[in-house]
Amino acid sequence: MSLLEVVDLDAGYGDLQVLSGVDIHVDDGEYVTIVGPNGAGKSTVMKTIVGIATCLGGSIEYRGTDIAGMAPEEVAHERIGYVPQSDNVFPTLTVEENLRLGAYVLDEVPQDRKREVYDRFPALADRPGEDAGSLSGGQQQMLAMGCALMLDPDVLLLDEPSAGLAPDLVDDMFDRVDEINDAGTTILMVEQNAKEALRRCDRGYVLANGQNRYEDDGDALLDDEEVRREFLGG
Ligand SMILES: Nc1ncnc2c1ncn2[C@@H]1O[C@H](COP(=O)(O)OP(=O)(O)OP(=O)(O)O)[C@@H](O)[C@H]1O
Repeated sequence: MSLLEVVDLDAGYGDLQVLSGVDIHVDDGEYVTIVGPNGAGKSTVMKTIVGIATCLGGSIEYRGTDIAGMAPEEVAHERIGYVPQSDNVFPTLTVEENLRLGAYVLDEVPQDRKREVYDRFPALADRPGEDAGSLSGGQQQMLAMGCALMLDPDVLLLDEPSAGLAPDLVDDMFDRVDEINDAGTTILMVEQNAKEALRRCDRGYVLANGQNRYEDDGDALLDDEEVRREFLGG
């Protein structure tokens, strides 16, 4: 059984249907990426899993339990971590306050988790009292990941973690994702930086027009001539 299994998913926003019959599965420990053109519905897949977009049909099973339609805080209770593409930190709150809010569904802030986040991201440990808004783009992205890691998630959903980062920081961000996966956290990531994401992941999906187009190992998708021509710029 997969850790996360999305089957025949129809979803959207209110009455607007964006996804039609999407199938995605993620096994325990895997690193899976979703690529595709702008507006394909990649972010909507993530938002539906975490209860922000509307599930209109199909199922989303996590460890065998149907979580489709659950409220975001219930999904967080299931230890599914989510890092949105933008506005993913509270800019006027400090680094420390942001991390505490990352654990908002827990009764207490887990101090050992906080130490692990600071160990993983020393740039955050150096400035716990600084406002998140004063951090660089790369540091804000680390903080957003740190907030999601405060729940000790089994799976981390990352929506375009390289978006808006200076080119020299993009590799570092991908290295961080590799490290988090190597430490045992399952990853489902949406990325515009499709070639690099497919190079790094175990398996990938190409979505277009709200539907599955291709699914294979990351390297196989990179080598597929049709995928390259249609979606990876040749
Ligand atoms: N909150 C919303 N309300 C209504 N429509 C939305 C909303 N968010 C996204 N959409 C629409 O849903 C469609 C899919 O958007 P989505 O963000 O999932 O695509 P994407 O593949 O992640 O694209 P991008 O790479 O540009 O982020 C688009 O037509 C978009 O305009």
